[in-house]
Amino acid sequence: MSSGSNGTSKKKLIGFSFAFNGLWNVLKTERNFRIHLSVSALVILAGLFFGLVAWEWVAVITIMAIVIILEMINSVIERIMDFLSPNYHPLVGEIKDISAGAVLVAALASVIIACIIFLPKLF
Ligand SMILES: Nc1ncnc2c1ncn2[C@@H]1O[C@H](COP(=O)(O)OP(=O)(O)OP(=O)(O)O)[C@@H](O)[C@H]1O
Repeated sequence: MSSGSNGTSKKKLIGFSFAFNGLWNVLKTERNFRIHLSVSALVILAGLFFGLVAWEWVAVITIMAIVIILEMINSVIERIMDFLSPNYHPLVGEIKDISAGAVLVAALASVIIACIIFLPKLF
C-alpha cells in the first residue's frame, strides 16, 4: 500500500517538474512573457507600497494571471502551428494573429484595471 502511495507522489513530483520545465521554457524563449513577468513584479511592489486592500489584490492578481496564462497559450499555439504547418499559409497567420490578439485584449484590460486602482492613490 505504502509503496503504491509513494509511487503516486513520485508521479505527482515528476508531473510538477514537467510543468516547471514548461514555465522555464517560455521564460527562456519568449521575450513578451519576460516583459509580462517583469511588469507583474513591479505591480506587486507598487501594490505593497500603496497597501492595496483585498479586492484590489484580487483584481490585480487575477488579471496578471490571465495575461500570463494567455501568453503561454499563445506560445503553445505558435509552436503547434509551426509544427503542423512550417510553411507560409494565410490561415496560420490568422490563427497566430487571433491568438496574439487575445493576449492584447487581456493586456489592455490590465492597464485599465491598473489605472482604476493606482491612479486615485497617486493623485
Ligand atoms: N506560417 C505562417 N504563415 C503565415 N503567417 C505567419 C506564419 N508564421 C508567422 N506568421 C505571421 O507572423 C506573425 C508572427 O509570428 P511568429 O510565429 O513569428 O510569432 P512571434 O513573432 O514569435 O510572436 P510573439 O512575439 O508572440 O512571440 C504572426 O502573427 C503571423 O501574422
